[in-house]
Amino acid sequence: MSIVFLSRPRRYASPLDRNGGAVSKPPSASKSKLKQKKIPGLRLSEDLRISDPKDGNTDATAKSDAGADKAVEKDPAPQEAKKKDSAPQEVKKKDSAAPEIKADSAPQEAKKNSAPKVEKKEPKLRAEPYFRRKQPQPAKDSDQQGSGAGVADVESPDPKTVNKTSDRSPPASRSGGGDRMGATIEAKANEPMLRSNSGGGDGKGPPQTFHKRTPPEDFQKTLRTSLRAIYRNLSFVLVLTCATNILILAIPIYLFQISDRVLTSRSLDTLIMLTTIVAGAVIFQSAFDAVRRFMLMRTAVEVAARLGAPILSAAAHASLHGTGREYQTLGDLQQVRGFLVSGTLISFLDVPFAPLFILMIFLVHPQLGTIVIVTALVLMVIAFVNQRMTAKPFAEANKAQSMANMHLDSMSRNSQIINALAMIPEAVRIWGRDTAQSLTWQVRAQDRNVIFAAISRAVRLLTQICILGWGAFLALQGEITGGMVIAASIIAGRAFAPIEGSIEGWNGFLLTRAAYGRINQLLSNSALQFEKLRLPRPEGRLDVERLLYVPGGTKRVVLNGISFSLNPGETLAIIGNSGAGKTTLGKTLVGSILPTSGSVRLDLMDIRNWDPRQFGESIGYLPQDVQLFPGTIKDNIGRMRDDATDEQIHDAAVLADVHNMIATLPQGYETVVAADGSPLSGGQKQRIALARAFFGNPRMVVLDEPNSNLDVAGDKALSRAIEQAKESKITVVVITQKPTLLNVVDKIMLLTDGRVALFGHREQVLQQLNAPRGNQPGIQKQ
Ligand SMILES: Nc1ncnc2c1ncn2[C@@H]1O[C@H](COP(=O)(O)OP(=O)(O)OP(=O)(O)O)[C@@H](O)[C@H]1O
Repeated sequence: MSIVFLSRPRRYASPLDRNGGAVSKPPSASKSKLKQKKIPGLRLSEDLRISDPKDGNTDATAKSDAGADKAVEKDPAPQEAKKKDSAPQEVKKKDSAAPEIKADSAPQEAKKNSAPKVEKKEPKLRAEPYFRRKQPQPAKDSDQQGSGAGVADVESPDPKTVNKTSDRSPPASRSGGGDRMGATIEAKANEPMLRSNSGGGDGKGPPQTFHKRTPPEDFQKTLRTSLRAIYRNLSFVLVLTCATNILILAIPIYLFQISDRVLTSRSLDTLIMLTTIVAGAVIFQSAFDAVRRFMLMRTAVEVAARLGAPILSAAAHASLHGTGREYQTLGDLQQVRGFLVSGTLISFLDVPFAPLFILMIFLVHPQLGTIVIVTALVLMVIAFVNQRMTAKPFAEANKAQSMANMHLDSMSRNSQIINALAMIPEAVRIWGRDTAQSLTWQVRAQDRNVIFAAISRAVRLLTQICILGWGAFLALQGEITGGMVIAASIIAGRAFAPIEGSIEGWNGFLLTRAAYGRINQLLSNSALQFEKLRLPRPEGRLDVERLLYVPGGTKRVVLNGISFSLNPGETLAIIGNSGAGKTTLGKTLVGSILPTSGSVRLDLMDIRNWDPRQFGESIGYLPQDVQLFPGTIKDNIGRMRDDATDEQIHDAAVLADVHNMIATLPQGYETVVAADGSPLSGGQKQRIALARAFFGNPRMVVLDEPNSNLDVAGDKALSRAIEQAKESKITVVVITQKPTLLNVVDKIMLLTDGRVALFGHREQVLQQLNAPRGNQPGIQKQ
């Protein structure tokens, strides 16, 4: 049996983005292609290396592209040229303009003719981002996309798209209707910001041509499917259980027949026939029993494989607004899985056949049947009392155990601090306290459980003795035969076994039921499951309206009526004293906390209504407390995505101005970062995280104190990165306590006690801040 963990389906900006519309390519193929690309490490072609913004050498670019040459020549300032080097918009425009297409403003016909040439030059496309940066694309190109044949081939901003489209589409089809339409949509969906007008909803932005519904994240459906799989398998197991329980009667019937028929008739033939039949029955019974256990084991594995990924996704999402215990729902899945393979479930399945056995004893003699029924009732009472007596201690044991696990988790994350401050005894004591408490409750619960299990076992054995004794008495009275007595005793034992097994496993059943309840609750309540409209790529317009944030369970107003707007490409610095609410505001902007009231809108759409995956891909976030994932630097910059291309990773590093820093590391982009961030320094970690924020050409980036660990050089690199982002029309919000960044932003907001004290253009706010009682026009005061 092959086990496949069903992860959330990867969503691209649109299937059209990657596949070129109607001409689709199996994802596996594209993935393997990407893998191939990544194996040797981050590959920079000669062109890429030459045109690194730091070395300022544009020769290679000039050799490769006359159009780019012109752009460089026209460029008055070398610094400007460097900036353009890193601008993702122009990367994309150039990407679409293959080397053969020298005049961007050439008529559409020229572009049609050039489409086949793109295919010929395909190997060069990896190097094209740099050419593109040298050659700004006139805005009218984008306006022509809708009518131009093969427009996506020459204008698609995504190098991969160009590659793939040209890979798969013959020239004729690329200039034809259906494909062209798909390609045009693709180009528009990914169209970079060329105009700095306002957001998509005001009619001034580029035409937004499609709305595409993505399949919903229906976790409940996954749960239902898993339940159906369980029920389907269990119904088959039930059939096998039925056969097993019937075949199990073979032995008592055999004993009865031998004692009452063979021994009296002295018939050897009967003995051989009976023995053969019962041997066959026993073999079949054993085989059926084994098959049902196999099936239960596979059912458990299937459930774990089906639900693992949805539970982890839902837990990760819910943990934002929860207690952090949501991840323990994965432990609940283990509980459910364990129960499915436990003997308790087998006992539960066997219990319905107990009445059949009791009926057979009744048929032997009603008095023996009555003894068995009374015993079964006594066993049920014992089970009920046992459950009542052990429920609380087991619950307390689990609670303490999960606390101990939390401490353990925290210890593993803070191992450096614990070692440095010699806190190991304290950490062990705290963990030990909870563990000891859990063990104490467990011992208490298990003591009671063992006592009740012993009582029920004694009752069962006594009942069997009782049946033998009373049966012998009835035999003496001549009411039944000796064979019947032995058969009744064996059947009684079979009837009690599942009842006893159920009693012993009752607590496990309760725990499993509670665990399933938590899984059900998590998956049912997960916001991820609701269908979201997949919107066109945002431009980066940000509108914040009357934002109020009062953390749950407190009355403290952390953010109070904050409103402001930023146009695409504008940069804002949020300043203020410690505790003013800057970080909280940054978190609300990226949706990692939800405001109590008010709204944050990206391109006029409330961020709660964005498809979470699309929103995440459209923004970048550098938190105050930088954490990197265990993996290489390129994995971290590429947000751990399998489909992150080398170009995207390199572009992000260049945009964040960290490429040169990475180049100084012995393993460069392949440097492996541990969970604690080593071997990187604090500042290096921060700069890698900055590149991660800029990965994928986001439209809005929030940087929370991005220079808190940076030296002067790092500070300058950060300022350059923000300027490059501004040129790329990326809306940047930077939270800072240092004045150095204020020189590169457009606007400044001063937060005081969760309120906007000042908001306006940089010079005006700076004047206001410097003037003791200034009251400059244009500054918003709240
Ligand atoms: N979940 C929460 N529960 C209670 N109080 C909170 C919560 N989140 C934030 N606060 C409070 O809100 C205030 C603002 O916190 P925030 O982290 O946004 O400040 P800041 O301006 O970023 O400060 P700093 O510059 O020191 O990082 C703080 O007083 C903090 O205690």
